Amino acid sequence: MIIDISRLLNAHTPTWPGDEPFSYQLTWPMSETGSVNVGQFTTSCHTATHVDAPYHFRDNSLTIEQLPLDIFVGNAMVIDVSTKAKITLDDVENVDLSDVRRVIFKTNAWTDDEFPTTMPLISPDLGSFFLENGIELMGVDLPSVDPLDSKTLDTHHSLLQNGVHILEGLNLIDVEPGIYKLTALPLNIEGADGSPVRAILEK
Ligand SMILES: N[C@@H](CC(=O)c1ccccc1NC=O)C(=O)O
Repeated sequence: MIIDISRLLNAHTPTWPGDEPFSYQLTWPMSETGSVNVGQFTTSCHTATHVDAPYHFRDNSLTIEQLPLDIFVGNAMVIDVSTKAKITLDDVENVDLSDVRRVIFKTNAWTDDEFPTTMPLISPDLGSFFLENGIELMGVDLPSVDPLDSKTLDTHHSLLQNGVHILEGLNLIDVEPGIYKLTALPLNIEGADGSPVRAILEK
């Protein structure tokens, strides 16, 4: 069974404050072409469900098309942290991660159609724990892995230093904790700082 864990992209999709909203236009309708509808869309790379490339928060680092695809396909552990104000080592230390290379936190802090104003903190300490435990991707149902007003982006940098890639803006409402196969492939956009993904889980 496939569970779609991506957020819908349309003109109402919440965007990072001040960033370009998503828009789709039918620019070449069938009434004009006689044979096809052709559209175009405009989006920030960080709208809804997306992967951050290291270049998003560090100059002279990897852009989205340079990331290895095997990071974004394979077993992931979904961990329910929905009651927590802070996500720390306590939330992962006693979880058996031996069969997964990816961890997804279900916070439930972004369940409506507004951009969230409060989010749980994610401890930067998780980076080194993930490296020691073979975890190469962290996913969240939040627009960022750092506080929205963070200038230092400590958790982004800690994850990067420890080789952990970042998947954000998931919709985990219908997902029970446990192990799934994740697929969340970024688009092959040359030089980009991130990319929207269609993210799915399979049991
Ligand atoms: N770091 C955030 C995104 C972010 O900071 C951001 C996204 C879009 C427009 C502006 C942003 N940040 C600061 O201006 C992320 O993890 O995707």
